[in-house]
Amino acid sequence: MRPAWRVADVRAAEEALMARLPEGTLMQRAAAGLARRCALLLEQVYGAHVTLLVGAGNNGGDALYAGAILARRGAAVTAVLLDPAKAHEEGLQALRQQGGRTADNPPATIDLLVDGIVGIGAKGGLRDAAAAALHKATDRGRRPTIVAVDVPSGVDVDTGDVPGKAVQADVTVTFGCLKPAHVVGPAAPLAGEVELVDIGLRPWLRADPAVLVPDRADIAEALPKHRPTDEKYTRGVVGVATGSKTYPGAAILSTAGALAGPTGMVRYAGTARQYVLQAHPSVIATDRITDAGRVQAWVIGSGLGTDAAAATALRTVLATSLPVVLDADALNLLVDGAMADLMRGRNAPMVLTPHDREFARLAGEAPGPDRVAAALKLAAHTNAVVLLKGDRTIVATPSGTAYANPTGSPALATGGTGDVLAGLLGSLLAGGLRPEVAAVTAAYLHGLAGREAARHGPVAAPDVAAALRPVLADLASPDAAAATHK
Ligand SMILES: NC(=O)C1=CN([C@@H]2O[C@H](COP(=O)(O)OP(=O)(O)OC[C@H]3O[C@@H](n4cnc5c(N)ncnc54)[C@H](OP(=O)(O)O)[C@@H]3O)[C@@H](O)[C@H]2O)[C@@H](O)CC1
Ligand SMILES: [K+]
Repeated sequence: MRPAWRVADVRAAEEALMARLPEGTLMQRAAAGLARRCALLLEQVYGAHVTLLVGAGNNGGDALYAGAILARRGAAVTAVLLDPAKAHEEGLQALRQQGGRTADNPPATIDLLVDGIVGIGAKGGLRDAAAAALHKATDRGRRPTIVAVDVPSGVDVDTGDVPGKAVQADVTVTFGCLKPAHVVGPAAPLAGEVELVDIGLRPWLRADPAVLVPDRADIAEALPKHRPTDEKYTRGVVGVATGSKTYPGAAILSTAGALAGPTGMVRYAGTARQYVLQAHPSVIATDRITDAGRVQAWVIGSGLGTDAAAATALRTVLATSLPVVLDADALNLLVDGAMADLMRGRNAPMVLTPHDREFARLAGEAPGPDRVAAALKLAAHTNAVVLLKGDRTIVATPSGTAYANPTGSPALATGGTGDVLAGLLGSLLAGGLRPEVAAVTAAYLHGLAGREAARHGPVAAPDVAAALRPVLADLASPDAAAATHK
């Protein structure tokens, strides 16, 4: 898992570390890492045209020192000072000593643009002067490669919100640790590829990060391993109570998601029984949950409707002592609080899988700009794991741990993909995974399947279900557990 820390924690760690080092050491380490990455992006440093957008703080200082290193290697470096009176003095001196110059406006030729406008000291979106300089530097025939220093300027570092104008970077070079803006919310895609430069901060950071990001090896390790002695029951059985005569598609899709998971058997219970059997002959299907037979986890919700029969089905599932995935209409049925007692009385795990509108109905307010905090609050309130869907899906536990999924794909923004996710998640729960591990794993695999499906053209939900198989097979291969990120 890759951890990310908030600004206050970074500041505290920085203070503790700086007290033991000569002044300026951390900035030198940061600038060296930044210059190294810039040089790699340029291929040839000598003669390259580099422009620095330099703000009022140390973020601009990093850019100036990195600019000095590049200038020493023969690059033509121009610094555009957005607030000349406050620009980092020693950094500016270093740049000038190596032949770098300052200018009021970005020059005509830019190969590489370094965004040193603002870092962890940011408040609000980009200010007008910064936005104007950025526009002049990028709105041209050949857009330069953009490297953000620490974070793309204009993002809210702690929440990943993008409150106004912001930089869209190709690469972000960050220092010491990841911050939430690199991994959650609309800020995450603005960072481009993120490189973490070690400046020695890690031992000084508090033990509990703000958010954790799973990588490929974590997911490969979490997946249940099949043994030669396994048969269909020992691998777990998942029960699916979704869909209806009106919405049979939801039943078919969630069952497809469940079938792609690690369990040996899928039982379906509901009024879309005939449709499910036509689509998936291997499923054992009944009309009612009480007739379904033994399962190790239930998935309930999508396409179920919110009528009396749906409410009865939900009550029946909640009354079991089994792990449950509550999706779509199951979440809508919880809104009026009529099942609050049943929810409170449960000891077995629950995972809620809302999108933003379902979240707003359930929590009484939209997730808002701080999606991690919002998901954690709902998780604590419901005593359930919350999987808040989005480009970077958040998984939050009642005990206060949050995860951000790195594999999101725009391909998943299409009807029915959530049904596939719920089915897969149910299968992972039935396979014995802890609820937050099941949720993190399901979101990760689902994202990869979305990407895999998108390689073959426009994506519909059945394509995502079909793509889960190669994705899982790939992850289950022996070298996957040894692989690092993505
Ligand atoms: N921590 C570490 O371990 C290390 C940190 N390091 C580096 O230091 C950076 C933090 O530096 P920092 O504290 O000086 O703040 P920083 O981000 O430069 O910005 C503050 C200035 O920006 C301005 N400003 C604010 N909002 C704005 C907006 N929306 N749009 C435009 N401008 C805005 C605001 O101006 P003011 O309001 O004062 O006029 C304020 O003066 C960090 O990100 C990393 O790069 C590394 O060198 C080494 C290790
Ligand atoms: K920046």
